[in-house]
Amino acid sequence: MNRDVRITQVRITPVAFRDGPLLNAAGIHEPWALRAILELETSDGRVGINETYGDAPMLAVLEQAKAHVLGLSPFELNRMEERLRGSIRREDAPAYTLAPGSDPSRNTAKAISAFEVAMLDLQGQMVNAPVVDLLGGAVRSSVAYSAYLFFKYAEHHGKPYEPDAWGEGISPEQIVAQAKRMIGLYGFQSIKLKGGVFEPAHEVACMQALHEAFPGLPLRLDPNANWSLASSIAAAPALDQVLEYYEDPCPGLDGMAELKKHTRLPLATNMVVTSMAEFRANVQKQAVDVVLSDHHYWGGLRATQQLARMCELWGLGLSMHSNSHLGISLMAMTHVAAAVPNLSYACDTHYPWQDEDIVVGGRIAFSEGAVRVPAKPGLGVEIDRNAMAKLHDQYLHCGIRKRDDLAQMRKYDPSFSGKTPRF
Ligand SMILES: O=C([O-])[C@@H](O)[C@@H](O)[C@H](O)[C@@H](O)C(=O)[O-]
Ligand SMILES: [Mg+2]
Repeated sequence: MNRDVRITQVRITPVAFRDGPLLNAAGIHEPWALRAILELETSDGRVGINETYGDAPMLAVLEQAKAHVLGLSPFELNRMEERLRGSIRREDAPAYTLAPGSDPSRNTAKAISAFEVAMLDLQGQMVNAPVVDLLGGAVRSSVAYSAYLFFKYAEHHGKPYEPDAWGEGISPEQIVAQAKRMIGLYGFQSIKLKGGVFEPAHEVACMQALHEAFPGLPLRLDPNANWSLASSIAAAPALDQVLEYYEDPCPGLDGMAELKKHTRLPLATNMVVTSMAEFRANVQKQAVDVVLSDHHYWGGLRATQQLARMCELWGLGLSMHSNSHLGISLMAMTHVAAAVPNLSYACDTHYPWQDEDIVVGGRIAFSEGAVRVPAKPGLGVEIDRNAMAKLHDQYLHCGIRKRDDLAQMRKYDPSFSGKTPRF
């Protein structure tokens, strides 16, 4: 193997893909979701790839990072981290706050993650090994994901394209029908409902309907901190026999710590433990039991492994968070999830809501709700150039540069306040 290989070019291509009219605590998804596709070219003609956030502030961060990565060997991950830690500026406050993916305080971690995964893809190609082997090897041959349900409208405001096949998802019956369709298509063996949209009583009724329709299947509810502490405490007894974990019902670590005193349910989060500083605070306050990892903002695949060790050390459970994403991210999630022994829950993924992708073959396949860990070198996926050009063209024309679920919701309901917690 030639140890003198260097990164000679960095390409960043923003793409936009159709996304459903999915409701959440902030408002509603816009018709187009954004991602950035990263390509690192080497002196020996290889191309390492990755996918990350594609909003304008993140594109600016990636542009800043570029110069610091050029000239590195794909094996110099620590040097890359050191350089990026010393060079990424903070950006404006985010417009979208449900997840730290858009929080400027995570910019360095997000940039490190973006380049780390593409460099690992290159390493894998060079040593002829899948990324999971570079992380110590697989402890499972496939990675289980959960059916990620959303309350939703039947179509987008202004109908920018034909409505999707999922239909409306508001009533308990419609939510059960959505779960049946998703499980029928993908075989998932656990279910998550994105809540924080309607009165807690309605969301609890939906969970109970799911519990009756799928006896024995692990269920989760995630109101994204849109319930007050009092509402979260009041809803807990009805959810006691139904949920495997209660994800971010109320705001703040102190809120979650107080809630913990009133419920037997394990509490989970991707909102209040998003960095090692918050991890330490959580250990002190004994608030949250399960941390949802996400390599995109935790600083990469190796940082996710470190987080897993910390969870093991402190007796915390580990699960995995997701935003709207394409197949390259799904493969990166699958490699790291396969390398983490204590990943004790099925991972979240928005992938079933995406009907477009840029990977060769069109779609990543699920079997019984799980993705097989690829044995091919690197990430094990390649870019379909025509598909990427189409999604880049959609980016150029979609008019969205920063996710704004609140503004989108105001198109349906101009009086929508967006104030949280709303219930
Ligand atoms: O995309 C959404 O609507 C989700 O609410 C997402 O933004 C959250 O970050 C996420 O899925 C979560 O688990 O909190
Ligand atoms: Mg969540």
